[in-house]
Amino acid sequence: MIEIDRLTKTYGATKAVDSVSMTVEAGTITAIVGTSGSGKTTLLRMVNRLEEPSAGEVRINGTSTLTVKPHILRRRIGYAIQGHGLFPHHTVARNIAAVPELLQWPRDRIRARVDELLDLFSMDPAQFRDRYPSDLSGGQQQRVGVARALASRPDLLLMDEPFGALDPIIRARAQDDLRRIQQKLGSTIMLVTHDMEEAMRLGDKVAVMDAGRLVQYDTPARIITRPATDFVADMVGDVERPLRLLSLIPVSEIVADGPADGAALPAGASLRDALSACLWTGRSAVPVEQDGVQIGHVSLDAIRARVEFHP
Ligand SMILES: Nc1ncnc2c1ncn2[C@@H]1O[C@H](COP(=O)(O)OP(=O)(O)OP(=O)(O)O)[C@@H](O)[C@H]1O
Repeated sequence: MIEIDRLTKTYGATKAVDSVSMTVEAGTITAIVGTSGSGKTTLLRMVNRLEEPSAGEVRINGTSTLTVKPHILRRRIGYAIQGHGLFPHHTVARNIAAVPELLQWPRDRIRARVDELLDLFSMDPAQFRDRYPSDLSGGQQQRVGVARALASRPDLLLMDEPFGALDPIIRARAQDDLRRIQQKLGSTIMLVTHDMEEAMRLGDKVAVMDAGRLVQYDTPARIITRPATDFVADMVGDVERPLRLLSLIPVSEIVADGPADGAALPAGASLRDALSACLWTGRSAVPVEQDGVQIGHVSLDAIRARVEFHP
């Protein structure tokens, strides 16, 4: 568990971060979102003491980070940034192995870990292990950057706009990969983004920053349905709000008994997918299946009712 306790950073007269408190549960992703200059990066960099707090503290599993030497702390906390920051003259394997090598892991264990991570990121180790960063696509470099940050199984992974440089399609894929890998490894991640859509997609919790202050810290569904301030409401965007909400809810949540015509949606599909299917086929309901068996249907009326009922 990461406890951020009244964390503050002042630069002269500017309060870049103003008494921010929040608790991040282990094994979750927290997305920190806000406009440019709202203090996101400064908040993140105080967690691994790349910036020293002016006041307040961070506790990781109960221990104040102020009691740990910064270089030791940074070995325990992974850090991935936009543009990945790979060492250009090191192979992919050496890049990923950077922290395990510092920690003097045995050679076999390092090699096994590098291959495991490459596999996890869908990059064949035999093909990629000995390449240099310049021989990789932008998306592949970004994956190696995240793999490097995860290599020593850190207590916490900090990510600052990790997907900022990627085009939209590769970016969506990278987001899905991160979610899948985070769930598999049970990692705890704090991620900075200026993109609310990305925050909603990735965050178990979303922290909205405005002018150095944390204005709301909540689940994506509650941020959408109960924005704490006008600023949060603007960030979410009124027009798209119902659609964003629908994309967070699986059809399994409102599936009703009985058949419906047409191609079935999997139970894990979102209500946004179900709405698209209804509109596309001109039907008022779509069947839902799980493991190849139809388990019921979702109707347009049920979707509408679910949007009107705010969680
Ligand atoms: N080293 C510094 N010296 C002086 N002011 C700084 C310094 N670093 C950041 N600031 C100021 O602190 C505020 C918050 O900056 P920060 O980089 O944390 O914002 P951000 O939300 O991450 O913005 P962006 O999305 O543009 O990266 C800004 O007003 C910035 O100008």
